[in-house]
Amino acid sequence: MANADVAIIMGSQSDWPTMKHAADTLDQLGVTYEARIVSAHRTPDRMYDFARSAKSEGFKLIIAGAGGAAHLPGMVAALTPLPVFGVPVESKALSGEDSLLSIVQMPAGIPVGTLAIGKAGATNAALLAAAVLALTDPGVETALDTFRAERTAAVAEVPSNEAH
Ligand SMILES: Nc1c(C(=O)O)ncn1[C@@H]1O[C@H](COP(=O)(O)O)[C@@H](O)[C@H]1O
Repeated sequence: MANADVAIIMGSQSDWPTMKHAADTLDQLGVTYEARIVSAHRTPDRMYDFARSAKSEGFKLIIAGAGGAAHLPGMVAALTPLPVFGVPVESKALSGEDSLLSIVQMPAGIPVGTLAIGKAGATNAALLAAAVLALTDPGVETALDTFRAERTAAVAEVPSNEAH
């Protein structure tokens, strides 16, 4: 049984610098998560076992990051009823456009909520996951409200001499 609401999975250890932004954001919001390396290509049996048991383990949402031929989010979505948010990790050869296109164009019936490439996508995947959890968890709702208010307050105003 998982002691976490969110599973953060990724195709490789090399995805962690990106996916860490999802983990850090969930930390800030007090949302519990577990991070695991799972690859549709390199560890297909582990991917199958993870996806099939994710719901019964107690996870409520999955954030899946992968780069290049990023089949992991879609394959996991095909095997679990849980919501899956896909994060395209920036690839060296094609700057993550390959990752994005591998994740975003799912056939109707098997959705993956696809985020932006890289850090922004990982951060927003965590915020979306928290927003879903906040529907039934007042603690997360409050944390999310505070997070958003702090972000708003942190936006610097345009200096008056540069305003047009
Ligand atoms: N796209 C996938 C999958 C998958 O989709 O199952 N498994 C690994 N990978 C990706 O391969 C890239 C390079 O991995 P390495 O750095 O380990 O060579 C990573 O971005 C990973 O997500």
